[in-house]
Amino acid sequence: MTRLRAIPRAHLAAALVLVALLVYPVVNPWQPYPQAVMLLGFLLAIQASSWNIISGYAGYISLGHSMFLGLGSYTVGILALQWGINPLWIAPLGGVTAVVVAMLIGSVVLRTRGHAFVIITIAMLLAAQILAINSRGLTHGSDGITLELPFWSRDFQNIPFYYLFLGLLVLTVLFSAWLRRTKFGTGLVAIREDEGKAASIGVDTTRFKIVGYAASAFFIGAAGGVYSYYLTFINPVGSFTILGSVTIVLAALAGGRGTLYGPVVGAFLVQLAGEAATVYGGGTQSRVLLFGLALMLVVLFVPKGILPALQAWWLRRHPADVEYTDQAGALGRAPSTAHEPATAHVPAFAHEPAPGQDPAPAPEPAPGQGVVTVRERALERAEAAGRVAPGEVLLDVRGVSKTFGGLIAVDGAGLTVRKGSVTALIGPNGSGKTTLFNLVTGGMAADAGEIWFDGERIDAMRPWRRGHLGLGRTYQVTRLFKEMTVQENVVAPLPDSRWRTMFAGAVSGHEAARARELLDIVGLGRFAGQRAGSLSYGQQKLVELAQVLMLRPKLILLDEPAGGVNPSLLGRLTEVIRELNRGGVTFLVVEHNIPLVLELCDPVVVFSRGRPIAEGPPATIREDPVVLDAYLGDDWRPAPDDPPRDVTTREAVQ
Ligand SMILES: Nc1ncnc2c1ncn2[C@@H]1O[C@H](COP(=O)(O)OP(=O)(O)OP(=O)(O)O)[C@@H](O)[C@H]1O
Repeated sequence: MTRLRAIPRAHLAAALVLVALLVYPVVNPWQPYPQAVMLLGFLLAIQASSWNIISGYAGYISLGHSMFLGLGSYTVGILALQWGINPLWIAPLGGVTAVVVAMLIGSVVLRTRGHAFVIITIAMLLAAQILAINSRGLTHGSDGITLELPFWSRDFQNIPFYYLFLGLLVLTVLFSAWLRRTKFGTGLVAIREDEGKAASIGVDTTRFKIVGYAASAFFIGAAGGVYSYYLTFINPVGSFTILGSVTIVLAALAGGRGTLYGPVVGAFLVQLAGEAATVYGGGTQSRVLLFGLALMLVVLFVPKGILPALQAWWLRRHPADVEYTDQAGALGRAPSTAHEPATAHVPAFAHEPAPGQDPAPAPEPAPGQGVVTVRERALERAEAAGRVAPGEVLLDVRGVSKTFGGLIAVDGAGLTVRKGSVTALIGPNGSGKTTLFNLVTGGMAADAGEIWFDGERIDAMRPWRRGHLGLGRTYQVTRLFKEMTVQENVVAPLPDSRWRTMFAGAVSGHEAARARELLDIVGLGRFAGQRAGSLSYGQQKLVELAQVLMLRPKLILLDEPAGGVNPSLLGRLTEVIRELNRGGVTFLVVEHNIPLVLELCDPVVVFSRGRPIAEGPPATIREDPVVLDAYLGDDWRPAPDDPPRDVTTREAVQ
């Protein structure tokens, strides 16, 4: 019973429906018409569920997916005629053809993004039709191909097809569910949500899209093979119809694009509505009208689809408790309304309050002992820095430039980051720091110069290859995949390009366990099951740090980690950075919070007008007249007759 309770309600409902569908022809064996309606519903569900892989998960809308049904039908029909065998025995070959064609088309088309893909999929469907009409030797042109009749009795003719399509549908849904639970599945969703970000966390977006497109074609092609035998006739116009593709899209959109069962539910609704329109509305014309109207209503009133709308309605009435793991790894229950993690708080700075506590007044300094000032801390760190032997160069940026139109954002800049350091990159707004980050991680291509990382030249590498080498980054404005859960966000990065890693489990298994560990490190384990978009901005910054750690990075580029983060979360963030640095991770930090920079970083590089103007330990930099003029300003200029500024670190980070 406990095991039964652990199974999600949707899976239980699906299992019950499956049992009913399996029993239906047994109790109603002599009703060919409803059986035909049902089996065509299964066929549409196979197509919608497959389409969902590339268009629902990965967000690349295909308007020509019925092409794979036609390809499967023709492959199996032609081969069955030539080899003189029953089409059913070779139906999987329809799937193989669909996969091969999808990979060939995909490897060209999927290098584009967005609308171009949509248009090309329609063009491909029409091209396939023209090809079928004109390849008379193979396809018999517009006359079509006639196949032998089924070898079983006409009395129960539909029943074998009913079970064949139902079996294929079950396989399609199981395949789709498995795919979504792998890192490949999270990678596809990452591409849908933010393709540039996905590439920066090691997702080889080109390969993912091509494999996703091929995966979305196989079961449609195989079903096409069975369909050719069901119809016993294949012709170009019927096999490559745009209405078929539109029906697939409508079914998936109506049920819920990107969900597991939505496309299946949508397919049955569309199939039944279409059948009703044909019977009561006078034929195909009314079907087209109905589909057009339904598409409009879906887009207007349930843009996410019927199942997600029902789920949202249910959740509003039955808010669920969430599982959490605290920093010590203890499991517990927490109400879903809780917003602050109840993890052991590690204060990063003296006098910092724990979450939920009122800020305690700073303790009075002991007689003869002043409040620790930023200056003193900076000097302490500068002294300490002198004692630490500099590591070898990990990142070497040589004479790199980037212009946007007439604007020179990065101007022949050079920069080195040594292994084991927490290097700061500071400078005025618009001085080119983020652009330099983009050039290093591959979000943008440099106009000139070279970038070397850990002994390899990387400036011509794709972003995911740089990620696989151990180069990770976070963003000035967080770029989490907001529709994914927190755990999925952390599990999504790929540290290498092996197929084994790509198809590792994202929900269970060692990758998922590692993601949980990383979430615990940043103190957000209890939020693992929540939608990332529901977290606070500071929490999202911490999740983004955990996400980048999944890459097992050697160097992390942090773009304004303190921006918009409250002091208690900032304390945790800096503590995590220090801890990771002690564990061997190197950091390059862009930050405007100067006290934090002086606390955390050494050396400090100062950028102005797209190039470095000073570099050195924090104590030197903060007194460098060039830096004071270009960036820090008079507030930081030491005046001989001024008393020292009593800025405590806590004040500073606020
Ligand atoms: N994609 C882009 N297209 C056009 N101009 C850009 C683009 N990205 C950056 N710039 C320009 O390049 C210059 C450097 O911008 P960048 O964001 O690198 O500065 P920054 O030092 O990171 O600034 P901040 O500290 O405010 O984040 C700015 O003038 C900016 O407007």
